[in-house]
Amino acid sequence: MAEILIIEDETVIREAVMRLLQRDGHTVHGAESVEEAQQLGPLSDYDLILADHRLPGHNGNHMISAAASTPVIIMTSYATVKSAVDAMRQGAVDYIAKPFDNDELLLTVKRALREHTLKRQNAALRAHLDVEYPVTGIVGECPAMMNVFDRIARVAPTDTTVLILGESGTGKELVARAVHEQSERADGPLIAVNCAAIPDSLLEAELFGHEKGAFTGAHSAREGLVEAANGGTLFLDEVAELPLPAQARLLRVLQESEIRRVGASHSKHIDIRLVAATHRDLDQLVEAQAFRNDLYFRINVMEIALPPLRERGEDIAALAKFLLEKACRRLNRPAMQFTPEALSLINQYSWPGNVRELENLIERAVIMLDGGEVTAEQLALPRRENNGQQTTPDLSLEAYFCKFVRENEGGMTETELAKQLGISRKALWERRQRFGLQRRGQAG
Ligand SMILES: Nc1ncnc2c1ncn2[C@@H]1O[C@H](COP(=O)(O)OP(=O)(O)OP(=O)(O)O)[C@@H](O)[C@H]1O
Repeated sequence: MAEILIIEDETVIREAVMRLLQRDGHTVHGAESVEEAQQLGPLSDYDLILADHRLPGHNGNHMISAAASTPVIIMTSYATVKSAVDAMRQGAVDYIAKPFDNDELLLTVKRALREHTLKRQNAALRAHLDVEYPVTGIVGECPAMMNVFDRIARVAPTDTTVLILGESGTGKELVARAVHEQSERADGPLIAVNCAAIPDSLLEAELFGHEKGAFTGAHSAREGLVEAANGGTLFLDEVAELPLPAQARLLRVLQESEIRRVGASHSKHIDIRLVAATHRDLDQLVEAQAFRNDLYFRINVMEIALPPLRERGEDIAALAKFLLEKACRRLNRPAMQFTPEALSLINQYSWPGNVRELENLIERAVIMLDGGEVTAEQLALPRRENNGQQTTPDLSLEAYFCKFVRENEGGMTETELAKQLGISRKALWERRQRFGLQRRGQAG
């Protein structure tokens, strides 16, 4: 049972309480004053301290701060209940008014001990989670992810520009958030912009803002997204999609810490940290003169490369379980688990849409089920034959993607297509560009 300290200067009461708690199975120590209690040994050795409010020398409230994480219950006479309430404000876990009956005292002690145990368990659990996943919300233990965590921890507290590389759906936005949250700018804004999602004609005005009358339809001046990130972090996702004029403007912002809205004659000082991401090979784009060399050197100061999901080994199963639990919680479903066969299939599949594809697939399964087990059939993933090859599709990923899009685009919107493929709408758009696969039919 528990180790309890009683501080009470009235011997009759102290001994009665000690006997009562001993009979309840606890190990009990007694002291007449705060000073004597402190001489007995470290206060952290006790699970609970009961201190009389009125004591010779320091009063019982003194124990609240001295005891640090050990809970303290204040004992007080009816006449001083108000001061006991004050004690609770200072951090006492409870108070008990004298004269108390035995049951009441035992109940109060029991409740305080139970809450203390729960608190300790929670702290231990949190510490355990922190150890397992050094960056909150990002699951991963494979060497490549450990390297990612290490880089986040090193670069986040500096003001260095970060370039995050990785296929679509690998968690680039999560990493950008982690960099922001672990930086000194954490209290400032994090503005995330998907450069591929804004039409070229609007991009400059959206990013850099505009003055009234800067172009047709600019009826009033407007702040841009870059300015909105002042004092915080600007996350430019798919930075390779920035048209050249916008690249030139961005370079000026980075070089001079100044921003000039479209149509403005003066600049304004701005303080942002840039985190950029792309799945493209920027070296190649620079060579093809589609990306400015000088901007590339500005943003490629510290690189964080996210591995594709298929290369993360045991993380795949850990992520699947994590995402299943998350989906059940979010969709308010009872807890579910994968059958061993389903897990083995998850491990073997190539995950072209990476973590996002896995997340979507799991969400679909959770919506369709009412608890219990998620089987291989419910996941509907292509299986491998004994030689390790996937039976369907018997195609390269690119060919599979093109075939799927061509066969289904007539009857689906872009959002539906992307969902079926387990990739984002943006990723679908980007792959259409890459594979020269412009949309043919319109969905009904
Ligand atoms: N390691 C991870 N642990 C937990 N969740 C993850 C992890 N990686 C990705 N996710 C989840 O997967 C989804 C996709 O991640 P995110 O949007 O960060 O990817 P992305 O690389 O930015 O994709 P895109 O390039 O298509 O924008 C998100 O819901 C994210 O929370």
